[in-house]
This record gives sequence, structure tokens and C-alpha cells, in this order.
Amino acid sequence: MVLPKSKNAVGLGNSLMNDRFGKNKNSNMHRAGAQQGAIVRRDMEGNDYVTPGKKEAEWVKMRSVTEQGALDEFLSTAELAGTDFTAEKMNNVKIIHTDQKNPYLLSAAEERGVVRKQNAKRARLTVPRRPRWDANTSAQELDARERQSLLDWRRGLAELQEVDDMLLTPFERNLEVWRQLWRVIERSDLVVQIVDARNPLMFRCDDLEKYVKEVDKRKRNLLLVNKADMMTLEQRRAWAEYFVGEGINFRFFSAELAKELNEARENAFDGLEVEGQDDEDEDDEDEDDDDVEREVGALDASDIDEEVGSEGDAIAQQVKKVDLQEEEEDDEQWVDEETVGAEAELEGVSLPVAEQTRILTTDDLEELFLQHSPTVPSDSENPDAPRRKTQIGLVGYPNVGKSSTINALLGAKKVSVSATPGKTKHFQTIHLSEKVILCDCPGLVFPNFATTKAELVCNGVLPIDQLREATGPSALVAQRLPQSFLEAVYGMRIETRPIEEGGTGIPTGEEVMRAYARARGFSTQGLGQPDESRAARTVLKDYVKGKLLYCHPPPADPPIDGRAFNRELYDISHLPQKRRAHLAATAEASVTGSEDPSLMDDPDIIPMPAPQGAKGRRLDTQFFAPGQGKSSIVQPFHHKYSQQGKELTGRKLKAMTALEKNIDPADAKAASKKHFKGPKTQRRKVRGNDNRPAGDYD
Ligand SMILES: Nc1nc2c(ncn2[C@@H]2O[C@H](COP(=O)(O)OP(=O)(O)OP(=O)(O)O)[C@@H](O)[C@H]2O)c(=O)[nH]1
Repeated sequence: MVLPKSKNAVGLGNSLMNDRFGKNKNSNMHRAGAQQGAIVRRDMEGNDYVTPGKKEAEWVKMRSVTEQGALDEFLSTAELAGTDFTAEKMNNVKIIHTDQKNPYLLSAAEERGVVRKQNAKRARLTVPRRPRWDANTSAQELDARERQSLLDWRRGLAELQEVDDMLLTPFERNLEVWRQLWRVIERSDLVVQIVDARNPLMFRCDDLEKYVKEVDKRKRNLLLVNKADMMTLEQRRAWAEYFVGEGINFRFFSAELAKELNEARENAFDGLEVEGQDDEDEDDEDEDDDDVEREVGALDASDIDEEVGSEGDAIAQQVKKVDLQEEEEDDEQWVDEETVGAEAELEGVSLPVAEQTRILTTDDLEELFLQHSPTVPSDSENPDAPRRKTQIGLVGYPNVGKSSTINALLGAKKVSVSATPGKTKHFQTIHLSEKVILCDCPGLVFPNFATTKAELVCNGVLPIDQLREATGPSALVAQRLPQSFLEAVYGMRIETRPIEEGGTGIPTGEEVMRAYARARGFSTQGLGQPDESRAARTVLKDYVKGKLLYCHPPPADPPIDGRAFNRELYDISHLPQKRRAHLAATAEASVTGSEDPSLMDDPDIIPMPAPQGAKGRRLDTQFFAPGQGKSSIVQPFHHKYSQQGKELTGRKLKAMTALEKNIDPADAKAASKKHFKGPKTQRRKVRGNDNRPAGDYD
């Protein structure tokens, strides 16, 4: 990201010079050799060269490689080619640093020109193909072919960069990671590409869908737009329209919302058990019965059956690493007959609009998966053999929420979820039910045309903790979020350059980070200046998490204005009056560092608040999680959850109502007698110690 002072200061030649004579004590070559498990040797003239070494540990092999220094890139290309770098030099591999160009410096017209050019060349953004193989192909032969395939693919992309002068994002270069993808595609009936709703196209790989069909035309693709809780209904509509226009099979989902519903469901059911056992006391019997009726009124029969059955399922669901041998056997189970599925129903494109914009529940999703069940026996010779399980491949960039989606589907924490991109490293199979197996592919970064590296940071693709230069992504945040919203969220005032002095009316990244550093008491050592870099890391993490929310509009001609597209998200009038008042008061106090709001009017006073910005931190916590730290997403746009286009009933209604009222679903149970009185017709009675509701619940 740091721009080089001169183009001579970057590149392979420079890397080699540094390596040979430079400050770098740990030679790049030795480092590269060590990283790749290669052996560094010295020839007769005293020159170092690298040969592939013995097998590396699994975790080393599976490390995601999206960016390489010039020398590392050169060496790994040589290694893939199974040759040394003297020969490789002739292959004219030139390294382009993606951070040399910042499209945000382009004018709107120039940017449109770049997009046009990108669209014309989009077909060349491919994923590497697994070479053909059959039972006679030896392991070594296959390995060599796979390396060659990756090498050809990388050359194609290098050509796109050099000859066509296109700027590409960092992309996955590790053959081991692509091998995982190949295996997942080969075994899946449905390949679900999970993308982040805030910028779906950034995370979508068009060519992956083509590749899935190439492997077997009976396989199906689905674009699962996760984190849809972050979108307004209008935004979902706009995107749905775009996907339909493009013929993309898509559905909206929210792993976070699904998780909250799962929790609400568990709480409701726990309450049911406890209260069901309560009414031994004759005096309280009527009252207890009434409570239980209300609780049950929030559930329907299918929900309850599901609850009772889920414990057994949860035990049966296993998360296991698959050894390659086992996968090979499974692969052979693919039988050569039609996978039956009601085609029209499977396509998001042919659904009614209300259904297209609906955020699916986990039940809906599982149902969708089951539509891809093979209807042929697992043993084609034996018609009585049991049906093969439906295999669902989950593919996507790091951090789009694959693990969260799986957790939500399982309804229990089986896969560790983290806010750090790139956690899942080896694909896992998860037995979701007796009929469905999920294959979770490691998060991988597909090649895409770059806007900037800053964009990748904001999209959560590149980890913030390893960020050396933060002004680019900071500038994006400052451009995208309204100043007033940033000020309200963080309880700070952003000092901007006046328009008459050349300001634009929109704060710069530095201005935002300076204000945040001051409000939180982040200062540099020595002179004690506001620590903008530390501020940027915190603010950028909030952006990636969605606390500072911005959703990209779909492509359109003329383009949709991003700020207008997101306006509704920043309307804090959706917050309850009490919280708005509290927010305003705390914001004021936080900015002034005292309780005296009159200081707000003095432009010269931007004092640092209490030590380490305790007040500011408290404000963040109160603003985002008033439910005492429980996980609920309580944000201005939260009320949108209810705009599903479908009337909710039962416990989902209860959870939604809790969320809409900014009450943690966990707390809702305690308050359920007052808040969630279900309609009379839905109430059902549970008696005595019987945890299961008796009778027929329609
Ligand atoms: N608001 C919101 N956040 C979500 C949702 N799904 C996931 N997240 C958050 O996104 C982050 C990444 O989620 P993960 O499930 O770890 O992502 P992943 O794709 O499995 O990541 P890797 O393991 O790196 O491949 C976490 O902080 C989640 O809490 C969602 O539907 N809504």
C-alpha cells in the first residue's frame, strides 16, 4: 500500500539486490525457501538457488497466499514449474504491485472508463481448472498436471496485468487451497457461493459457477447473500432486481439473525419446560397455566417437534476432517443419473418479488438444500440401496460468514467463528442431518479486478491487524459514511477544513481518525499527537463488523449514488427516543471531555476525554449493545428485520418483536408475559410435567 518513491524501488531486481547486499539480514531467498519447505542450495559460483524440499506440515501447506513479495512470487512460480529461476526468467514473469494505483484518485469519468474496460475483460478472470484424470493416472502425474494447470492459470492472469494493463486484487496462489476447492466442487450437488450482502459482486466469482457446470452439468449453483440483516428492504429489492436481470440464482440469508432466532427459540423452549413443571402449586395453577399457554402460543407444533428432536440430531451431527482417501471413495459414489429437483422452484429468479427479498430462515435453507437430493440409489447396481446424502458445498471469501452459516444451520456452535479473515483452512464435512452433508471449503480469494487494496481491507478480505498503511481504507470510510452519523456513533466532533480553505464538505480519512483518536485519548508517544493509525484500526474493524454500515448499490446505468442508496441506514430517528436522547447527551459530554455542553461551541477546544477514553468506550458499548453485552445486533437499521414481506408467526414473531423493541431475545423470556402475549387463537395448553405439548397443534 505504501507508494514507492520511484518505480525503480520495487520489483524483482530490487528484491534481489536487497537480498544479496541489502539490509535484510534474513535473506528473502532463505525465508522463501523456509516458507515453502524448499531447500536452499549454493552453486559453484556461490549463488543461492531453491529446490522443492520435503513435504511440509499440513498447516504450512494450507496457508493462504494472496500476496507475495517479488522474490517470493518469482520463486513460487519457479517451484510450480518444477524448474529453477534461471529458466523462469525467460518466461517474462513481471510483478505488479497492486498498491501503486489508487482509483480513488480517478475522476468519475476515468473511473467509468476503467469499469468499462474491466467488463470487457471479465471473462478472463477465471479459477484454475483441475486437470483431467482417471483411474490410470498416478499420484505423481496428477500432482504434476495440477501444478502445470495452476502455472498456466497464473500466467494468464499475469498477462492480463502486464499486457492488458489491468489491476488485479491479490488472489489465492496456493495450490493446496485450490485443491480443496476442486474437491468440494467435485463432491457437491449444490455449490453455494456465500457473499457478503454489503458488496455482493466483490465476493462473487462468475467463473466458479461456470466451472461447477463444467465439472458436471447436473450440479447447481446458488448465490447466498449472507449478512442480509445489514440491508434495508429497499436495498434488497434493488439487488434482487439486479440478480433477476442477470439470471443469477440467489437468496438472501443472515447467519446472525438465524443465530438470534435459534437462541430465542431455545429460550422459549427452556421457559416452556420450567413453567410446565411449575403448576403443582394449586393456588397458582390458573396463573401458571395462563403463562404456559402464552409461551406455547408463541410456538407452533412443527417448531416444538423440531426442538425435541434437535438434541438427538445435534449429537449425530459431527464435524470431521476428511482425509483425502475417504474423499476419493465418496467421489466415486456419484451416480450417472439425473438429480431431480423442481427446477423452476430452485431458481431465485422465478420467485415472486416478496419471496425474492425475504431473508431465509435456516429451515428454509435446509429445505432448499433438500431440493437437490439425488433420487437415485447410492449403488447404481442395487435399486434398494439407500439414497446418497445430498452434498452441499459452501464456498466463499474469508469472513463472508461460512462458519456462521454452518453454526446457524446446526443451531449449536460446532465450527469456531472469528472476526479475523482466513480461519477455515481445510475443508470440513459436516453432517447436517440424515440427508444433508455440508462441505465447508476454506475461505479463498478469487481473482478480481482491483479497485484498491483499501477496498479489500474494508471488505474484510485483508486482515486489519496486519495493515501497515491505513489512510486508504480510512478515506473510504470517511467518504462513505455521513459525518453526522460518525459523530453520533462515536460521540465526537470531526473538525474539517472549511470549504473556503479548500475543504470539500466531506471529512478526509485523517480528519475522521484524528477526531476519533482525540475522543478516545489515543495519542502517540513523544509529542502526544492523536494516534490516527491506532484510531484507524479500531474504526476500520467497526466498519468490517458492520457497526459502521455501508452497502454498495448494484451496478446501473446511470450509476446509483452510494450515499443516497444508504441514506435510510443512517437515520437514527429509528432509535427509541430514550436512546437518542441518551446518545446526544453522552456524545456531547464525550466530545467536550466535561459535562459542560457550552464548550461544544468553542472551535479551538477539542480536549482529550477521561484516561483511555473510558467514556467513549462506554458510549460504543451502550450504543451497540444495550442488552448488557449479549450478542444482539442493535443498530439503527435493525427494525428492518420485520420487513420480510411475509407475516411472521409464533416464536419468530416473538424474536422479531424483541429485536424490534431493542430487547435482547434472552431478556424477552423474562418479560414475555407482558410483551409477547400471542393471539388467543394460537394459545395452547401444556400441563404438569409433560414438557411436550399434548394434542394437535395446527
Ligand atoms: N451482521 C452479520 N454478521 C455476520 C453474519 N454472518 C457472519 N457475520 C460476522 O462475520 C464475521 C465472519 O464470520 P465467519 O463465519 O467466521 O466467516 P467465515 O466465512 O467462516 O470466515 P473464514 O473462517 O475466515 O473462512 C464474524 O464476525 C461474524 O459474526 C450475518 O449474517 N450478519
